[in-house]
Amino acid sequence: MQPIDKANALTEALPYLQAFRGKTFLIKMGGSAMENPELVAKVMRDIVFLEVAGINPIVVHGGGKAISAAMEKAGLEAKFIGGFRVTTDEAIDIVSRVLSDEINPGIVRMIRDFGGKAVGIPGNDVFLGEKLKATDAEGNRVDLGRVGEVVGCQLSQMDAVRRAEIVPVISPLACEISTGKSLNINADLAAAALAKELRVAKLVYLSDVPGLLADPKDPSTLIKSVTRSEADQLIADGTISGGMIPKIRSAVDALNAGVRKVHFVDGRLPHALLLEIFTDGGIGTEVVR
Ligand SMILES: Nc1ncnc2c1ncn2[C@@H]1O[C@H](COP(=O)(O)OP(=O)(O)O)[C@@H](O)[C@H]1O
Ligand SMILES: CC(=O)N[C@@H](CCC(=O)OP(=O)(O)O)C(=O)O
Repeated sequence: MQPIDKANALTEALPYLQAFRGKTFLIKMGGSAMENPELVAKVMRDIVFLEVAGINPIVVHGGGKAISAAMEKAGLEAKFIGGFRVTTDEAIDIVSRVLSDEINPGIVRMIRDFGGKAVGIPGNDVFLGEKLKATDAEGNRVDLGRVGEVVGCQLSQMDAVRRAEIVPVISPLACEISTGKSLNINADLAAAALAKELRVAKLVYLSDVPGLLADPKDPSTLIKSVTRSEADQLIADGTISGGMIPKIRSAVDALNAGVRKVHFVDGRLPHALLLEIFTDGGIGTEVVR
């Protein structure tokens, strides 16, 4: 790369830097993109870059794969219904431990290692939840155990952190209103709930695929841009399945509530976040109104 190319890359970013200064971006870091700590560290360095560029990043993380591994180690079977983990009383202790003691502090440490300021906030201090009323494919009620949905957000602790220009790093747990106990929340839904509450400028989902794919088995079939109605159609025709369903549903939900734009980006690709935000072409999928 010639020095002039480096300068060109910086000037291409200029209008985006101008437009996004002072805006809040919610970044959901999926567990599927967190298997390699070196790649996670690269994402965290990009988040420090955003912070230095005057953007206010908030991180909500998942950890599905690490939770499943910890459950297996404890002799418990990881079971999902409709994309949600069946979470028994035994399992919620493992979910809480993995999220609060391993993944959350790990992300905070990485941001700090790059000179950024971050603080971990347990989701229970931010999200108020109720047990999720779930149904199976036949429409019968199923008991998912300690799985919740977000019905409100408590922002005081997070606002204090944000006022101090520190990046909040939040786990996908909620405090059950009726009991005060922990509920396990799908991290995509937790991220969207907070993005809606804060009306953020961008909600970015980092996962283990290049973006939304027309053929989920073929990474070259990236859909660069999709509208809300096209997304509904892709769910109906089966193009979108599994873990992509809560992502796209919550993306549409967030757009409906006033979030400007939602992005799906490959969290394993170095600098995917910066390329999506600061270049004209972008790199993943954008979901627009
Ligand atoms: N149309 C699609 N495009 C991209 N990914 C899809 C699609 N349909 C299903 N998926 C699946 O969704 C997965 C991402 O969801 P998930 O595993 O829950 O990730 P995360 O941990 O990031 O939330 C991908 O690995 C892929 O297998
Ligand atoms: C209820 C429910 O399913 N909760 C999720 C929370 C973590 C999560 O969503 O992690 P990813 O973003 O990596 O998928 C779980 O237990 O796996």
